[in-house]
Amino acid sequence: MSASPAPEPLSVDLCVIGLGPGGEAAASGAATAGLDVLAVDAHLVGGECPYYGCIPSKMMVRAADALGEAHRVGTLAGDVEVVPSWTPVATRIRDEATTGWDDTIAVRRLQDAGATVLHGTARLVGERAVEVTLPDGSVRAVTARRGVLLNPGTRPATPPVDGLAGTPFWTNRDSVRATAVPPRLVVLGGGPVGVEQAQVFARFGARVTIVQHGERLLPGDEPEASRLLEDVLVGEGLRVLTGRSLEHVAHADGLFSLTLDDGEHLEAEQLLVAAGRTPNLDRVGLERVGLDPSSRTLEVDDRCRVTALGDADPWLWAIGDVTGHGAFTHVSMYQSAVALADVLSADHEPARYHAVPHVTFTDPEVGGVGLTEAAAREGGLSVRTGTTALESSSRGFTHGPGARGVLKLVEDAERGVLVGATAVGPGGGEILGLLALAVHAEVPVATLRTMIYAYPTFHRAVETALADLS
Ligand SMILES: Cc1cc2nc3c(=O)[nH]c(=O)nc-3n(C[C@H](O)[C@H](O)[C@H](O)COP(=O)(O)OP(=O)(O)OC[C@H]3O[C@@H](n4cnc5c(N)ncnc54)[C@H](O)[C@@H]3O)c2cc1C
Ligand SMILES: NC(=O)c1ccc[n+]([C@@H]2O[C@H](COP(=O)([O-])OP(=O)(O)OC[C@H]3O[C@@H](n4cnc5c(N)ncnc54)[C@H](O)[C@@H]3O)[C@@H](O)[C@H]2O)c1
Repeated sequence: MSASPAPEPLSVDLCVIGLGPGGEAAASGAATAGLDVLAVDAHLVGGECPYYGCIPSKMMVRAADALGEAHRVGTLAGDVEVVPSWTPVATRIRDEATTGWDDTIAVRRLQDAGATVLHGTARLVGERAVEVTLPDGSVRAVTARRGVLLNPGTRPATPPVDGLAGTPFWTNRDSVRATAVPPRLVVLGGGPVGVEQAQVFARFGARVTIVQHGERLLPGDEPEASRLLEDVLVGEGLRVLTGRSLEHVAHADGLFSLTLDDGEHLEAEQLLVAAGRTPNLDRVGLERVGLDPSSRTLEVDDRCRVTALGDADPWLWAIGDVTGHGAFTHVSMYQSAVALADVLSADHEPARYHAVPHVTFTDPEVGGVGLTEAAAREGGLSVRTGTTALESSSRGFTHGPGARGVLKLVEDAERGVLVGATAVGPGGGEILGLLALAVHAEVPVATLRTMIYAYPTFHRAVETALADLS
């Protein structure tokens, strides 16, 4: 029997490898601008955020917040009976967020913009040369005349814990598909994924233990934020074990048996591994263009060109989590616009990362922007900080239960501008907007002090924190 002929090689202007939020937007923008675009994703067009990340997890958080507020009714407004049910959460995620983890609509949207879309695994095989392995195993050769935009994102990391591999543990890709709440859940990792998911499942009735091998939860945030969050979670009945690591895992008869480094033994029906991410840089053929496929990040310049390839004849751009400028959808989208402008040789402000905001959507929300105090000091700045507790503001007083929070400002005293800020509290991510503007635009602290802050809002506490700068 003769082998079927190899598929026709494709020749396009731009090939986008990986269609996370930024890759999808860049492919769409380039096609709309008239470029011949090939957009390739190995899984779902849109990437982690809409199917396994931000959107489904925030639907879970929204539901858990509703439960949290319902429990505060007793103190504030009478009696209410709260009987949590996971069914509306699972249904909303399946039907409204992910359409059953189906990207047909996203594919069509990209095609309508004029792009050719392929589901397949793409890798570089040379300068401006790509190969796409299609689901049927056939390989499509692609020439990209203008170049290639990489947006391959990350996958959940599996830490090298004895016995873990091969057990039916969850990652975020499983927990967002959960159809029931496990009676007991151990969460490995106290980063943003771990703490958001831990609080959600606890509020839905799971007995949750977080095992974090670092000294505190959310180690990328200010210690004040970590302490407050841990305190709130413990107050809600979660166990938070910091400075501890998981040594051994076994699974039998639907039960995980976990042994920690100090010999403590835990049992749980489910284990969620939220111990960081592995960049998908090992699978895109970096070695074929002289780059290191084992690197954790791909360094890019302020136009998102891959730095190591030089500036003479740019043909390779990278955006998103793999660039190491913050693993957030808003960074992926921001870089998408920067890279697209460069691909189209259009004017654009160069990328700057001095005011990247982030919000962890626990209750209270933990928002941060720019530098932490420690990072500012390490950077040699002469630092002044100001803090205030949200519950001691007028709004916090009237709010009552659920008002705990802290604002922390980090000032570069020499320049008299904020270089970082943290907002923990109800709507912490919204309060952060004002502070992100101040850090981004380098608004003088003297100007911030002349502002009128509406009474009695939570953001009015910024005035108190400014007064505390010392
Ligand atoms: C549980 C969770 C909650 C989150 N919540 C938030 C949040 O609230 N706010 C926020 O800003 N961020 C959040 N994030 C982070 C956010 O999801 C990512 O920063 C965002 O998806 C941007 O990632 P990316 O653009 O690098 O690519 P990804 O979204 O990771 O997409 C990369 C795509 O590339 C494809 N791909 C990889 N290799 C290849 C290849 N060789 N060939 C073809 N295709 C390939 C993958 O299939 C994937 O579709 C969350 C993440 C998780 C896990
Ligand atoms: N709201 C948001 O914006 C949001 C929400 C979720 C995720 N994200 C993004 O996704 C990225 C990934 O989040 P993540 O929480 O999975 O990763 P992470 O790297 O931020 O946190 C993982 C945590 O797990 C701990 N850890 C690692 N190995 C461990 C082990 N063996 N035992 C115990 N603890 C261990 C680490 O100390 C770390 O604090 C984040 O960097 C963030 O940018 C954002």
